[in-house]
Amino acid sequence: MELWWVVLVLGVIFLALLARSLVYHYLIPMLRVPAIDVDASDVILKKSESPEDNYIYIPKKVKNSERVQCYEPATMKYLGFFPILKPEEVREHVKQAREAQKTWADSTFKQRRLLLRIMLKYILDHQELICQVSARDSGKTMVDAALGEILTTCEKINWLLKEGERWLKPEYRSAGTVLLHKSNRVEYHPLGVIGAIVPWNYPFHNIFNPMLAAIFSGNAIVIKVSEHATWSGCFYLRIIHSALIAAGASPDLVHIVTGFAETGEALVGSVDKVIFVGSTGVGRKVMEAASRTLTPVVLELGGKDAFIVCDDADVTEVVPIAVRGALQSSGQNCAGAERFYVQEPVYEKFVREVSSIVKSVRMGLPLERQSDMGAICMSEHVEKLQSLVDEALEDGAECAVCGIHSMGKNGEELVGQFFPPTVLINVNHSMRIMQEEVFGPIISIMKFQTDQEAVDLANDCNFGLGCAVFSKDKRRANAIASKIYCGMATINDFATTYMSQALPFGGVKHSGFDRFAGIEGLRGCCLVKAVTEDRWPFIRTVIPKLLQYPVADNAFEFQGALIRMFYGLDVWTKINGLTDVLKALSAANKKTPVQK
Ligand SMILES: NC(=O)c1ccc[n+]([C@@H]2O[C@H](COP(=O)([O-])OP(=O)(O)OC[C@H]3O[C@@H](n4cnc5c(N)ncnc54)[C@H](O)[C@@H]3O)[C@@H](O)[C@H]2O)c1
Repeated sequence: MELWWVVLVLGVIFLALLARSLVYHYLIPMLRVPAIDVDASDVILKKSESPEDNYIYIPKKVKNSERVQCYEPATMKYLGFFPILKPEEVREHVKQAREAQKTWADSTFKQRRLLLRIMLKYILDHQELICQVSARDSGKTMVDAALGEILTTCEKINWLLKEGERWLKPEYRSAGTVLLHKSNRVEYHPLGVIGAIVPWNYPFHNIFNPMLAAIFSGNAIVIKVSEHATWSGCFYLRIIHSALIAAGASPDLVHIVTGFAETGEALVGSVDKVIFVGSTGVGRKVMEAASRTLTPVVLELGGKDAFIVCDDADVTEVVPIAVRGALQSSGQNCAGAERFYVQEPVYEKFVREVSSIVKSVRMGLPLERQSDMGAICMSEHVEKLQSLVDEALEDGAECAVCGIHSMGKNGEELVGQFFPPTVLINVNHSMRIMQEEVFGPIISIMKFQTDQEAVDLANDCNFGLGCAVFSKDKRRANAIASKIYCGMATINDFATTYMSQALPFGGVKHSGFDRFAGIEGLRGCCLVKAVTEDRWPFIRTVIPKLLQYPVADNAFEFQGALIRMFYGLDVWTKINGLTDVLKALSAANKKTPVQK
């Protein structure tokens, strides 16, 4: 047969297998997925509403309030009031979740996948609604929401559908030297009820992210949403509940609790594990509270990622990534690019090109398609951003781009909490702006000379979440990244480790510890149990007579010989050990007293 014939036949077989796999694994399951109906009548923006109809809400100091007050940071429009749950109410939610989890623990992976597909289908069909709700509550633009809420969540669901079961199945491990007759495995059982305390910056993804991992691994979850994203969180819970019911599961598997610090603290003491995502200061308090009940805790805290551009990098290609990394969601990202270190030969070009893009950024209302950047979620944060910039300028920094507070793209005054995208140069590490988490649309750029200097600057920071290194020489970029003390590194890209949902997410130093995404995060929701059993039916552990009680006089010598036999570094030591084992056994046999 001619070679091309063989290639053709193999090609057809390959395509047929691929088509079969696609039909069985994707098409049929997707077709069978029921659609859910979620009441969104009260969150949809009415077409007839004009800005003049909007009730302009000026938030008071909400901490002393009786209720959680929600408003749109971009328009200050009132969104709703939600209860501040008391500790006993939080415990009641946990109790209900615990009850529902008892049945869910025995659910099959098929049922769990069905649940995920129902959610995925809803998300795909309602992207605009989900983004609108997030944009109104947090101030981010629709595109920022599509990237940070939808894309990341779909990727997580997809990864769990494809690989989730594989990583939760028992994993077999080697038996070691002495216990060759044993079969060893690690089992991953659900922990029970996971408690997640989450921030406001991605109202949809911050709920779905821990919820998906917890539920897929057989747990229930109680989520304390941020007081700044309660309105959206309570709507997203409706999606989850409808999906749970459609998948034949109890809606009690997922609860949302609303309130402030006291509500969050009550959750810490009543669940089996806490996933805390938030600021370093609050993370400390959560760890303190968790220590009282010895509740395990994952801390995913703030960041101040270094973005390093070497002299051989293609600056024109890097700049759009740099600006997106800094301005996505108005810079309110834990893994946001905050410290830019650019090598001297390309520094001027980098500053020029970054400034040119930043000047073109249109700050405006989140729901308007022409807005590139939205609002700042927390009112007091706008003041903090301004003070960081003012202080840096006083200390010698220069403004390459500085906008005016709350000024829209056409020069109109914006009512809401806006901060203009800013580029600062001549900054240094004595300035607060290069040390504290900024969490805003500020690009601070510093020059460096050598690779070692870039590493030293990147490491001269209390945070250690992620970093990015750009160089045409991959080996050089990897060498720099490997010396930076942080949890995640991207080479010639920014923060894309998060888009690979198989990878763990988390940091070191003041960025926290442990991991909440990827295989590590999924298994982190589990009780990790080591199990060992006999490998073959007729071979089992027998305690040699001379080690049985009362032990023989030469029991210690026997034990020593046994250890030499197993672990001797050369063959003679092993043979010597074996000989001594046999001698000890025969001596013990001779001495065995006759039992009466
Ligand atoms: N590393 C990550 O994965 C990640 C992701 C997103 C945001 N963040 C960080 O989150 C911060 C911004 O979010 P934020 O302002 O909502 O953070 P925050 O720490 O103020 O609040 C986070 C959550 O903790 C709750 N809380 C407050 N006090 C508490 C207490 N004493 N006990 C228990 N819970 C309490 C809040 O109500 C909220 O739900 C930034 O520092 C950002 O870097 C980290």
